[in-house]
Amino acid sequence: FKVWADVPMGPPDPIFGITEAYKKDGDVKKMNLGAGTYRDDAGKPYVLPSVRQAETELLSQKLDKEYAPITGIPSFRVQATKLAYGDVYESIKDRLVSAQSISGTGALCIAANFLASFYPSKTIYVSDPTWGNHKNVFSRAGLTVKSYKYYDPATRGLDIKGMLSDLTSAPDGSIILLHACAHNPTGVDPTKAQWDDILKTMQKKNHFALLDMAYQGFASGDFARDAYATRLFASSNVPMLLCQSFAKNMGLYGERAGCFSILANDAEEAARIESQTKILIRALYSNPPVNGARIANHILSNPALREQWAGEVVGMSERLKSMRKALRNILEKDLKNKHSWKHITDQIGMFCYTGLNPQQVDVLAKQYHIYLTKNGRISISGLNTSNVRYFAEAINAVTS
Ligand SMILES: Cc1[nH+]cc(COP(=O)(O)O)c(CN[C@@H](CCC(=O)O)C(=O)O)c1O
Repeated sequence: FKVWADVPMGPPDPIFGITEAYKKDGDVKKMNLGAGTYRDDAGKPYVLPSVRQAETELLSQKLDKEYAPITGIPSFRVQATKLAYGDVYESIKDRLVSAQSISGTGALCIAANFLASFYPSKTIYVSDPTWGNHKNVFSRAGLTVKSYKYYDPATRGLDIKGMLSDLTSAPDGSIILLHACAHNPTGVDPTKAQWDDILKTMQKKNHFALLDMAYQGFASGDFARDAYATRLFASSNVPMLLCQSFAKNMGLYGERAGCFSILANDAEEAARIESQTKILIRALYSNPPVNGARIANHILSNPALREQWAGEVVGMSERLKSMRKALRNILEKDLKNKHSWKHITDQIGMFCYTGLNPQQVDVLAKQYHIYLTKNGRISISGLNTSNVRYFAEAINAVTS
């Protein structure tokens, strides 16, 4: 039959496609600096001991396999939103609608579809650059995706003036995507003072804040520090919603545990919003998987296990910071590379926006078997004490 004759071949995913190319490479020195997934110093995936402990304890409870509610496991939603909103939670909980989501992407998908159905503007402004999948999720839900200035190639830092001017020139009441912490792909985060300025512009323009917080705790090691923007916006009564992921800070990548939450003006409005969120989720996938959310809830609601988890998150964050320092030191002190690499340690979280251009990225892949995305982003977690020098030497070779 001819029914699929016109289906075109799509391009490989810009991020997951890198891992596919890496896996095909047989060279022993190969390095995967593509996907933002944590690796330990041996370059291996890291299942947090607190997660293993939670799994063991959950197994002994012999839980059933019944459907979760459409909006997910209630205690997970409470624990996840308490982690995000912290000391603001008590003052907003009666008008906060939350739904367990299929990780961060699933929360973004609920957000995009809810906004496309109910929010007056159908245009979302995302940072330039932003995570490769944001545009896919938002445009597939029917939103028009535009961008605001964010990254300044000259300083390899934040173009705050450009960002505020673009937010100001966007039509009033536009949807603005904001990375709450650990910006992807640049690793460049606003300072607290800059967040205060961003908030003022958002209030002046009556913009809607879509906060994507996929790395809480993972960026600085401090959950409150990384949730500064989330808690600032939630306590300033700016119309907002939040997308959370436990993929990175709990290592629950494949368990798909996340949370969508949106602020209403009062409990009555929250009830209406929740009813529409349930109708939307029911049509998307009916109800979420229970395993990942059970693990996350178990950790968050057991003080000793939560404490252990917090320590493990600091450990991951510290290892990435030490790799940033090592890479910069080797480039500047050992190899005396003529460029400045200060941005490697100024940037924060999973990624570093190196400034390497697509041609240099190509040479790294073809000649050095080092894989990173075309935009020069590296996942710092792909670096470890045994390969960081090799990577620095390769950067030195292509930038000298
Ligand atoms: C900003 C951001 N938001 C949402 C997500 C979604 O994560 P999840 O909870 O798994 O749905 C990711 C993961 N992005 C890294 C992981 C691989 C991916 O692209 O997905 C990445 O950019 O490498 C983000 O970086």
